[in-house]
This record gives sequence, C-alpha cells and structure tokens, in this order.
Amino acid sequence: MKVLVTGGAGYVGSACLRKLLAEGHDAIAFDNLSEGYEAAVPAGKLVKGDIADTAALAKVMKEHGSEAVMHFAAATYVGESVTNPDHHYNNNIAGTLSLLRAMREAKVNRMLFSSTCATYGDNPVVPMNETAAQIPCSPYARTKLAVEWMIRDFAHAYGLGFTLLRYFNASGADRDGEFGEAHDPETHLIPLLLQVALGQRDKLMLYGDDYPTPDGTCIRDYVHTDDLAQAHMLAIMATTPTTAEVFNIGTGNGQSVKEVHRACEEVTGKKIPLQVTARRPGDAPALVADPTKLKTQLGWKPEFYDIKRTVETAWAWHQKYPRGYADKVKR
Ligand SMILES: O=c1ccn([C@@H]2O[C@H](COP(=O)(O)OP(=O)(O)O[C@H]3O[C@H](CO)[C@H](O)[C@H](O)[C@H]3O)[C@@H](O)[C@H]2O)c(=O)[nH]1
Repeated sequence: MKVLVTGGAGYVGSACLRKLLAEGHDAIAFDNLSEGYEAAVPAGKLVKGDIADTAALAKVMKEHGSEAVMHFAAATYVGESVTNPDHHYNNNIAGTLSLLRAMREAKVNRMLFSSTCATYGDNPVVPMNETAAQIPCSPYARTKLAVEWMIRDFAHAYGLGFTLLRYFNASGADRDGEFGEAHDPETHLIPLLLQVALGQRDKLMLYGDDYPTPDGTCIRDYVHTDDLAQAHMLAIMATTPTTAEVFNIGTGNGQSVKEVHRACEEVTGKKIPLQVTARRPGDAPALVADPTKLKTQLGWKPEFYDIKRTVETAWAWHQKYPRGYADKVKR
C-alpha cells in the first residue's frame, strides 16, 4: 500500500514508517522536523513540509499516489498545552483540517489517526474500553478529542474510511537500540529517569504523590513502540473507504510513577534520586487500557507486557546514543 505518514520523523511515526517499509509498503514521511529527526527516517523517505501547507500536502499525495494517510503530526506535550494552548490548537486542529482538505483534493480516502488515552482524562474507570466517557483534562487532550470529531464529521459528509487509535503511553526503543525516544526538551518519564541514570540529570522531579492511587502517584499504561507499530499495520490493512472504527492501544497493565522508577533502577543498576513536587497541571490520575477490542477484532498480539523489558530496550538506546539523534548523526 502507498501510505503518507505525517509526523513520520517523530518517535511513534518513524517507528510505524520503518515497520511499513519493512513489510514492503511504499511509505513516505511528511514532517517539518520541528520535533522529529531526519536520522529516524530511512534515506530517501522524507518529504520536508508542514501539514499547515494544504497545497504541498496535496501535491505530495498526488505525486506519490498515496492510498492512505497515517496522521501522527501533532503537538504532544501535555504540560506545554496548558501554558501554550495556541500551539496545540493550531498544530492539532488547524493542521488536521488542512490535512483533511488536502486528502479530499488528492482523493485519498483512508486514514489512521493518532488519538490518545488522554481523551478519557478524568474518567475514573480503570481499565477503560473504547466506550468509556471521554473527559479530557488538558488542552492537548481536548484538541485530540476535537480532531476525532472532525474526522467523523468529514467522513460522514465527504466519504472517508478512518480508524482512530487511542494510544496509551508510547515507550521503549527498537530492539537493536538504533531508534528510540528523544524529545527536546525531554518531558517524558522513562527517558528522564534514564537520563538521571546516565548522570545527565541530578534527579527526577516526581509530579505529585497525592493522587487517589495506591501509592499516590499517577498510573499509566506503557505500551512499546513495536507493539504500537504492529497495531498500525493491522489497522491500516483493515481500514476500507467506509470504515469508522476506534481502538485503544495499551497493554492493560498500569504502572505508577514509583513503579516505573523502581523498574528503571533495577534495569540500570543505578540509584535514581527522586524529589516529590507539585502535581503537573493537566495530568490525569490513572489511564489504563482495556485492549480487548484490538486483540479480538484485529488479532493484535503485543509482545511487551513487562515494564522492565520495555525499559531494557529504552536503556540500550540511551546507552548507545546518550544524546539521542545528535549522537547518531555523528556516527
Ligand atoms: O519529570 C516527570 C515527567 C513525568 N512524570 C509523571 O510521569 C507520568 C507520565 O508522564 P509522561 O510525560 O511521560 O506522559 P504523559 O502521560 O503525560 O503523556 C504521554 O501520554 C499521553 C497519553 O497518556 C499523551 O499521548 C502524550 O502525548 C504523551 O506525552 C505522569 O504521571 C507524569 O506526571 C513525573 O512525575 N515527572
């Protein structure tokens, strides 16, 4: 299949792009490199551009002959969305509107969308399936929920097959340690803990230990990028021009921040100092997937259930490339 991957140089987008290529599909990344890395994309597979540029997107899709789009390009930092909602509403909502217009022009009528468990937000049900009420508690999550509706409305009016994929927390790195998580600035829990283990930071600031969870820290479902990529392959093959589907992608196991911290200490063999500080605005207390639908309907078989195995892959990447893609480019 010919697939255009927006945000294909990013953490999850590039993992899915590489998987598409490995499975013989004709995939290209469309990325403005504001957060992605050229070194994450196989040679010759990157088109530099911004999803706000409708004409450029339509041109690329026509020239490529794209049959489907995987849409990853987005602003994703929950904390940043609270302080800079303009950036999130512009990138995520205006950017997706531009993409949908370009798809209509280029007559591309199949789409996967990277949504998020953050749209369930303050819903206290754990684990949650796809019918759980969506109560987003950050501007980031509200933009993702709005885009879900935008896609549904476009599909209804103009004809479009879509699958909405609500990821839980993407984590881990390629098994060979060649590709992994790298944000600038880094805000995500596992890479921050591993940076402390590497001696790049003194300690981890733990955002709140007074949540209504067993140890007081937030619970998340950390799903490995290999398993996310497998879910995308199954979803893209199942998406026809009339599909209207939604799936959670998560392991079904929740880990608290303290449990992830412990796993990182065990895997690295290093002491990782913690300092408890105030809650981070926008954080939901607990988000854990019920992935039954993805498993039964599409046959998804995740390989990573144990947080320590996921952390091991991330640790291999961080040790090999302590400064991420900046180190990789040098080699
Ligand atoms: O320095 C830190 C960083 C994180 N945390 C805590 O660790 C947990 C995980 O935080 P991350 O920043 O790693 O991940 P988020 O859950 O905030 O967000 C991630 O997962 C979301 C879905 O839950 C979205 O998809 C989002 O794009 C993605 O960044 C949270 O409870 C957070 O408060 C800390 O205590 N200290």
